[in-house]
Amino acid sequence: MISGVKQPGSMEAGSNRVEGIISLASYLVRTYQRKGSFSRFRTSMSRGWDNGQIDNNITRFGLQEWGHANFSTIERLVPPYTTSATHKLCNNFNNTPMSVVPLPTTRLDSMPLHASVLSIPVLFFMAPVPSFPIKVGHIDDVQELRKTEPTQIPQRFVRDMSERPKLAAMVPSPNDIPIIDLSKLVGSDRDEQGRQIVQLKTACEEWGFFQVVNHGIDSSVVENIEEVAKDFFMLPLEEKQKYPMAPGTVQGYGQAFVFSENQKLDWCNMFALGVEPPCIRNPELWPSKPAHFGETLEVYSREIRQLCKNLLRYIAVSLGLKKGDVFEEMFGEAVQAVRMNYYPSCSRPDLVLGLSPHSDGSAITVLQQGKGSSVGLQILKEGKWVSVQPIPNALVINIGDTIEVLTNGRYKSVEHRAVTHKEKDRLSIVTFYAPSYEVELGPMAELVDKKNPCRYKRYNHGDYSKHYVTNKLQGKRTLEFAKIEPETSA
Ligand SMILES: O=C(O)CCC(=O)C(=O)O
Ligand SMILES: [Fe+2]
Repeated sequence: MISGVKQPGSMEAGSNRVEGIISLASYLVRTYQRKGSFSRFRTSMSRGWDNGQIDNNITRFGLQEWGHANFSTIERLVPPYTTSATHKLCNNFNNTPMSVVPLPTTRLDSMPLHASVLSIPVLFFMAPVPSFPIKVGHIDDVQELRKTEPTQIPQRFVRDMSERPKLAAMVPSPNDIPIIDLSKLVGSDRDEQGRQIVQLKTACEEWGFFQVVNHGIDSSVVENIEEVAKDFFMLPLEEKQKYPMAPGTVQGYGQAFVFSENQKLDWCNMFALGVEPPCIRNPELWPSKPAHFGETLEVYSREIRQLCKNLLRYIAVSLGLKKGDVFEEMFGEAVQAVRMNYYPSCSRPDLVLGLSPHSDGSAITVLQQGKGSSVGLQILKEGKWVSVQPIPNALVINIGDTIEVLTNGRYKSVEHRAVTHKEKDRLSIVTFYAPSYEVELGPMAELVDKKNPCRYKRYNHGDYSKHYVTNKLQGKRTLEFAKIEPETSA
């Protein structure tokens, strides 16, 4: 027991857990205030959206700290919520990375209260339910809608003329996006390595997208994730709806980035999960069916994480940066999230979009196109939409907004979208790899000089992530947040 610090209220069975949680919070505030870390805590709180968010932060803070001691227990415990106040609070928590668990007083005594493990999880990929009311209207499940074979596409899916895809552009163009052979980058032939680095540099500068082949990830890993993803999407709707993506949040099953009743919808069903670090996970959204989904995603994510680390190292080399691990060091405990996109076939692919145009908020993104899927990914190059032809066993990599900022715009995130196909369904499995939400970012000093003046401000990556997930997908507009002189006409 820490002397001079008032201990939280009793958390014994039958007591009001909200009170317990709140007194836990004040206990933590006082404790960390005493330890001189309060300013960081307060910074995190001020980023909150409202008091509910602050409560979330406080409680997650408590859970996070406790979680260091016994994370698995936290995952398993599900509290019986009784009072209406508790219920209200828990509605917020249901969309946070962890279940709320009662923290018995005795546990508090054994919590590791070391300033060194202080990290305040402001988890915006897992954005909790926003405080402002979001009315999204009825959102059709696209697979179910397709089953009804509608003679007309519902208006909410029909795009304005300017946004409609031109089907001719779906034929892959001869100057398709670059291909990087990773085995040559990691190989011992220095000349070949040098050539691949140059190709990587060109790919990043001119395309912002490339495909990697011979990436070293076992084909069974790639096949298995595809199988469980497909199996998940093939489950009955009621089963998938056990893992709902609440309006304004980005984890679970449904449609992300919908903020109003008149917003056009994507012809897509999504299933998204936070993967790393563990504190961004919401275990309630990890499905029990299909069997092995969780293990398969863990194995896949480990491999993809390593691939991201390797790629970032080569990207650093291609930029002429002295330290290959500069990004890894800068990113801290990197955030990794996965989104599975299922695009059912559509009788009028000329009217709808599978996924609205956007750039990714990540540092880099790894996109796996399902075997036998139709062509669907398109990137905006010199004002034209260019289709990305799926290559068997290749992974598509793209530069995200974070790398654009860090490189002061040398490597740009590129606007992309997905289109649908008249007869074929399409699956994509997308991993977003990004810095810790705690990290402050801005253009790297090495990439700023007289010829290349600083174009982006410094900001907290958690704030950027919050901005990203609380706005609809709208091309590259989200990145205006980071620009020193926002292009208001964009
Ligand atoms: O499905 C695709 O090809 C695009 C997916 C994508 O861009 C995303 O999920 O961010
Ligand atoms: Fe994307």
